[in-house]
Amino acid sequence: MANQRICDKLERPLQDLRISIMDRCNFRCSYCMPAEVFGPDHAFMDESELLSVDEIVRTAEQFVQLGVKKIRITGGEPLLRKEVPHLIGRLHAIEGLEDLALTTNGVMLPKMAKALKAAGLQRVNISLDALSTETFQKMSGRKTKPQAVFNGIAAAKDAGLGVKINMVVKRGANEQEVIPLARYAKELGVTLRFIEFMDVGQTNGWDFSYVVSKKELYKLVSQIAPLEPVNQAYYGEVASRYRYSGTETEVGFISSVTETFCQSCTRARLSADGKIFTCLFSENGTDLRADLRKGLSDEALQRKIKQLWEARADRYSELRTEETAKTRKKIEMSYIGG
Ligand SMILES: Nc1nc2c(ncn2[C@@H]2O[C@H](COP(=O)(O)OP(=O)(O)OP(=O)(O)O)[C@@H](O)[C@H]2O)c(=O)[nH]1
Ligand SMILES: C[S@@+](CC[C@H](N)C(=O)[O-])C[C@H]1O[C@@H](n2cnc3c(N)ncnc32)[C@H](O)[C@@H]1O
Ligand code: SF4
Ligand code: SF4
Repeated sequence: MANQRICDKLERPLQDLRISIMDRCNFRCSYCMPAEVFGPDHAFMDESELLSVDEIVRTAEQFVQLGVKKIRITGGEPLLRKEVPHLIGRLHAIEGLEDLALTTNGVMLPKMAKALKAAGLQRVNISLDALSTETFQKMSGRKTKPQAVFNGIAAAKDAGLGVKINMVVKRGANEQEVIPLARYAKELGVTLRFIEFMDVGQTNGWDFSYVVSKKELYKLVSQIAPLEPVNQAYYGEVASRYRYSGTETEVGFISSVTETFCQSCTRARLSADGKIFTCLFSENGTDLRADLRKGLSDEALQRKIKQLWEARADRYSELRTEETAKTRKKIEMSYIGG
């Protein structure tokens, strides 16, 4: 059957699926899983709660039938699940899927990059918030050295994976790293995207004053070389893209606070325990795991997903105020999948 195209209430097609496969992480980034909150007693999901590889693949197949062309594996830290190469191989085999990517903190890539590439992974986006050991450790909440991520970036490139670097910028924490990181990425010829610090979850102490805006970041990076705009690679791309004049090396800005992009948001999210979320800032998800485990047919699963998408009117970033940022009940990013 030919893949369908379904639209939500704001005429946005369903095109991307972001799958969180693990709520745990080996880092404790202050903006995502602050160590004071995600301590040794934190209740993470049991293994039995996580969707199995078969369940993830079956769900993904239904989404692709409904028009999804791009799947991104995320978490938590997705590479903490040993069976990721197997999962990638299974997803790669889904007919109609055009783009298969993964977002990671990079630490496990020296061990896994080759196997991921061999299984069919096309590209990785690797998070790196600082070059200096002190700031890196402050941002990641662990004693790991940034060299571990540099090694991950090198391993991914050597394996032939497409690589981008993601940097969350938080005022008072790492804005002094913007220029050094931009120079580092430029030298490597790798795209660096700056992400505005967002009010995801309930625990990261977000306040507008911590946000370094796209405008400020653009100005800072332009000190290295003038920037010129680049057309978006696909409809609904989150980053606005630029290249250093006269080169092919790009930088991007993910400005979900100061220049929102809900208007073209084509992304559904599947949490590690099998709930579908239609927005990163959703208050509730819709459970699919029970349906999968009680043997619901593919047609019935698709009907459920279709109904959910067609009822969707989310556009949280457009509606954000200081008030909603503080009072709205939001799911943690490590749970919903960043
Ligand atoms: N507000 C908001 N932020 C998003 C959304 N999707 C991605 N982001 C932010 O963008 C960051 C980077 O996303 P990635 O995981 O690298 O994925 P991507 O931007 O789709 O990557 P490409 O496919 O390479 O363009 C995420 O960690 C979020 O901070 C979204 O739908 N809404
Ligand atoms: C939740 S992580 C999951 C994947 C992997 N652990 C990683 O860090 O790349 C996905 C992305 O979300 C971003 N992120 C987490 N919390 C954020 C926040 N409060 N604001 C903006 N981006 C955030 C991270 O920087 C990372 O690039
Ligand atoms: S951003 Fe990624 S690496 Fe950092 S705590 Fe969240 S899930 Fe872990
Ligand atoms: S805030 Fe929600 S609707 Fe807006 S871009 Fe992000 S996920 Fe999409």
